[in-house]
Amino acid sequence: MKFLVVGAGAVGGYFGGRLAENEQDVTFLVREKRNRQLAETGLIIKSVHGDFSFQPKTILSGDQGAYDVILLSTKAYQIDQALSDIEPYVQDNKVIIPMLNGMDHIHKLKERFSAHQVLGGLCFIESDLSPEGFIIQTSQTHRFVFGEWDGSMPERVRDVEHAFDGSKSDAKASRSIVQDMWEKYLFIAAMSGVTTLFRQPIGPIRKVHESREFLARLFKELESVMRQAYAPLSGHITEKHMQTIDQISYTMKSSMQRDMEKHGNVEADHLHGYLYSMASETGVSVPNLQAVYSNLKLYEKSRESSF
Ligand SMILES: NC(=O)C1=CN([C@@H]2O[C@H](COP(=O)(O)OP(=O)(O)OC[C@H]3O[C@@H](n4cnc5c(N)ncnc54)[C@H](OP(=O)(O)O)[C@@H]3O)[C@@H](O)[C@H]2O)C=CC1
Ligand SMILES: CC(C)(CO)C(=O)C(=O)O
Repeated sequence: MKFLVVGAGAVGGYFGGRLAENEQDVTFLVREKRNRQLAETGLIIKSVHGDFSFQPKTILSGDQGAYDVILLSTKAYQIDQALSDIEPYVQDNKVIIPMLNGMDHIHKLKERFSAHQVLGGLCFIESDLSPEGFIIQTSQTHRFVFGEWDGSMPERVRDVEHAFDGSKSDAKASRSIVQDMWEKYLFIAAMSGVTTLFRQPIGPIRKVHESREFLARLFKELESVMRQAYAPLSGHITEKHMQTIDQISYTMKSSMQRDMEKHGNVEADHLHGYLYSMASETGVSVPNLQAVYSNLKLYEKSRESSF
């Protein structure tokens, strides 16, 4: 099975690297700068689960190649270009598995390619790209979940799962990927929302009564928005997510927060803006989401030189 990983960043570099370490046939679709960096240093993973470095196979947009599975791991604000770039590699029976946070990209993928080719996917990992281009993975969880929208388990899904068998990552095919994705979306919208608003890792936020209450209210609010739109969330999901918040490491940050600390672009519209629009459409009152989203929009403005 031949994998094409689109983007060799924090997520794609990690899971693609773990696949390559597991002796799978992996190629990375990258852009010029990352290609030069990888040629110089190789792909270097520094992880609590063990370091790994190797010289990856790479292609640039327009190069020839044929692949069975495309793992899409760009940021949401990079997706339009990425979808154009992968078009030549998406032949009839090929599978695309997105790893991004959120849901909005799924509409784009299904509009662009045949719905049958697009699987659901998500990951739970704390991973960063250092200035030198190293993949730095810092927490115990390194889970990649993917599956068919109808919950079936055909060979193409089992084959992907088998490719990860024995790898240093926790990759699972799911029979409930729609629910899994919405639940992850709920988690990350709240987690990235509070960590960017309060500029703290999760530990201090959950410890201080007021910020903890804010987080719990934000979860409830987002849960209501999603339920109004018939998102298939399990019962007591806010309570379950609050338990996870209490279990994760004190120092854990969201990827959006790390991007903000680097003064980089953030997925504000993709994650929080999308839910904000859903709230407006369904009439759910979202004062806490409004605070989170305003903070992100203000941050985005502050990046403009004219502001
Ligand atoms: N990092 C994390 O801990 C987690 C992230 N996520 C989600 O995963 C997604 C990816 O995030 P993350 O890996 O952190 O982001 P990164 O910025 O680290 O990686 C994205 C990579 O995609 C590359 N890229 C963008 N467009 C293209 C293109 N057209 N062709 C080839 N390469 C391209 C970028 O390369 P270039 O240098 O050329 O721009 C970059 O290396 C996001 O939706 C994020 O929310 C989910 C869970 C955890
Ligand atoms: C939930 C978390 C924090 C880890 O997977 C994440 O998705 C992110 O940082 O983007």
